[in-house]
Amino acid sequence: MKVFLKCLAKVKEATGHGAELIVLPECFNCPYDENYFTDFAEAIPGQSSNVLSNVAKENGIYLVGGSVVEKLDGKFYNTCTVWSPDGELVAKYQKAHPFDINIPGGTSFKESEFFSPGTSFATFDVFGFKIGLGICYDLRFAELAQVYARLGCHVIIYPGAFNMTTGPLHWELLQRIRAVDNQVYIASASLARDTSGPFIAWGHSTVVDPLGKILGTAQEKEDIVYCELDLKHVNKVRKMIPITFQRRTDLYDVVEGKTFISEEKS
Ligand SMILES: NC(=O)CC(=O)C(=O)O
Repeated sequence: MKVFLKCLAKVKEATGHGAELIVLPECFNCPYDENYFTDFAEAIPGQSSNVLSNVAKENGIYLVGGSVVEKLDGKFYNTCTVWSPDGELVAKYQKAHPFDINIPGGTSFKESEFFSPGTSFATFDVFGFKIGLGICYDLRFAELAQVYARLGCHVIIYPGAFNMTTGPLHWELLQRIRAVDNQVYIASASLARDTSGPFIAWGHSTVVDPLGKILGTAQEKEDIVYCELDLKHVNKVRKMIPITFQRRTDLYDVVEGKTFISEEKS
């Protein structure tokens, strides 16, 4: 509840500065550790959903509610919900790729021992933008972002919590690659670093534009990153560097199990 109240105070603060869409981090209301997931698991709608819905309504904002541990039909999911200024649920996304890594001497985690993977994409429309959702480790999968771009997204939002081994190497790099490859804005919100907690997050919530330029970034501490997104800028970048329209699907088309590469004629 303490964490919840802190987040809600930050939402109020951001709203006071004119924010119209606010993103919370992955597992914002539960320690990111397998020993806590069962106790914090809940249904959607449920306790956290009710609070998120009310907060979105009270502040008159779109709220991307980071992620919560969802219990559904006896399974657990790492789930992001999005709430409208009317307090309505406008999108729900279950993390598709469980965070399973084992770096000797570094970070090891096996989300798949607890969470089931989600099986669908989730988008929502707001202020003329189409927005796609991923969660943290999903950022590593180029195809997920490509699918969102093909679906017409201008922005992909990733609530996250990279770790102290991979964070410094990959967190910013992956966001810039996904932005440039897909000519979309990428926005991530990370847990702040708490060195006394069971999972030490890298932090550094970030927003990147479709050219790969970093528009705003936090450090490791609690903070709010403010950015203004411009739909015209997305279209301008796609015109200036027309890769979105130049894909050679006659030459290559990457579909699982059916990767096609045209043969060179001699
Ligand atoms: N925490 C995650 O889901 C991902 C992460 O830390 C990584 O990919 O590295």
